[in-house]
Parts: sequence; structure tokens; C-alpha cells
Amino acid sequence: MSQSNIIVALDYSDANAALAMAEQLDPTRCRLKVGKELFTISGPEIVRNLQQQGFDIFLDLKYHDIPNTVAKACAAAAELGVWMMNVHTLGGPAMMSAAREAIGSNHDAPLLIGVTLLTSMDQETFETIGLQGTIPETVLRLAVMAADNGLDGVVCSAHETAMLKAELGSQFQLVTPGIRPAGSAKGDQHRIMTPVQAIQAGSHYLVIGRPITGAADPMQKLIEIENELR
Ligand SMILES: O=C(O)c1cc(=O)[nH]c(=O)n1[C@@H]1O[C@H](COP(=O)(O)O)[C@@H](O)[C@H]1O
Repeated sequence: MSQSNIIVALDYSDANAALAMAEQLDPTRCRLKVGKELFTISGPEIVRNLQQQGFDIFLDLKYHDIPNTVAKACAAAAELGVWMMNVHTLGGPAMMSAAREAIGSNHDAPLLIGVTLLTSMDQETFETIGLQGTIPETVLRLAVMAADNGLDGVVCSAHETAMLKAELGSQFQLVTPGIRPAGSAKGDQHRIMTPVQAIQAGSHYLVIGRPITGAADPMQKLIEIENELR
């Protein structure tokens, strides 16, 4: 198993492109995230394939459904032997505890992580969908709910990690996308931080997609980020 805290997002529309990217990366120096696009087109086979190459897989399907359905989906993901998986905290306490129960708590169970508010969400969208208050207080409320219902951690913006660490302690895993090394394009992300800022703020894992996968030399970019973090 890799010790790296960098998770490279393999957001590809076909298995061959994803495998070609994985071949350029070192499984001892990063983990990989398989999300909705790649999994929808390639199914569990791509996960097995990447695992055979030695990669730990974060299966990012953000389950959000009735408790029974989410529990069964989580059990199926655990069967695949993924290292990390996620559900949406907005699914509520019963859904999260059903997910926990479905995968158990043995040391070899995947890490079960709750998505709080997406890093693409800004205050305007937050209000448009009818949420009240502020983004940080909502993220905190959802993260406390996740912890109370047995989740191992949350996906959040690095802007919230210091607050969550103070409230929930350093064992609660903070997984942060929206990471942009200096000079990288922001794209559709709104709440971003550099890798160094995110780690200093208390992130356990950095999810990085396009800044690495879109680089001319992805492994070199990964090494540059590692060096910045030393
Ligand atoms: O759950 C996630 O991984 C996730 C949550 C979130 O709030 N924001 C977010 O960007 N992500 C994922 O993190 C990755 C970020 O990719 P880049 O923006 O290319 O670095 C994408 O695969 C997103 O699906």
C-alpha cells in the first residue's frame, strides 16, 4: 500500500486513456481516484486493472440514495477491495450509518468518507439551492454528522480543514480536492488552495486531477508537488 497523501483523479472517458495515464505514474508515490465518468464507461474492470498495477483506489461515486440502496452499493464497492469510497453527507444520518454497517469496521474495511459541500460550490449556488447560513458552518454541521454516524472522514475544501481538525481531532480524515499548484488553471473549481497551503491547513489527502493529468509530464509534476511538500 502506498504511503502517499496525493490522490490523482483519473477523470477519463475511456479505460485506455486512464490506463495510459496510470502507466506514467508510480503506485508507491500516489493513489488513484476512479470517479463517475470512468466508472460509468468502464465498470469494475478498470478498478481491478489499476489494483493489479499496484494502485490503491479511491472509488468516488458519491452515493446519495435511500439507506438500503446506499448500504448495498457500499458493500459492493467493499467487495471490489477499494481503499477509499464516499457517500454524500446530505443523504443524512440513517444513510451514513447504514453505509458504515454495510462495510463493517475491520482494519481492512475501506475508508468511508462523506462529501460535504462540493468545492465547485460558491455562496451564490449555496443560496440558490435553498441552503441557509454560511458554507463553513454548513460543512462543519455535515462533518460532525458524518463523524457521529461512523464515517472515517470527509471530503471538503482545504479552506475548511483547519476548522474541522480543531473540532473533530486529527484522526478524522480530511480529503481535499480543489487543489491548484501556483500557476495552474482554476477551471470549474471555486474554493481552491495550493498543495502546501492545504497540507499546512491540516488536509490528510490531496485530490489532484487536471494539474497532474493535464501536465506534459505527469510524473514530473507529481514529483514537483512532492518536493514542494517536503
Ligand atoms: O469527491 C471528490 O473527489 C470531489 C469533491 C469535491 O467537492 N470537489 C471535487 O473536485 N471532487 C473531485 O476531485 C477531482 C478534482 O479534479 P481537478 O479539478 O481536475 O483537480 C474531480 O475528480 C472531482 O470529481
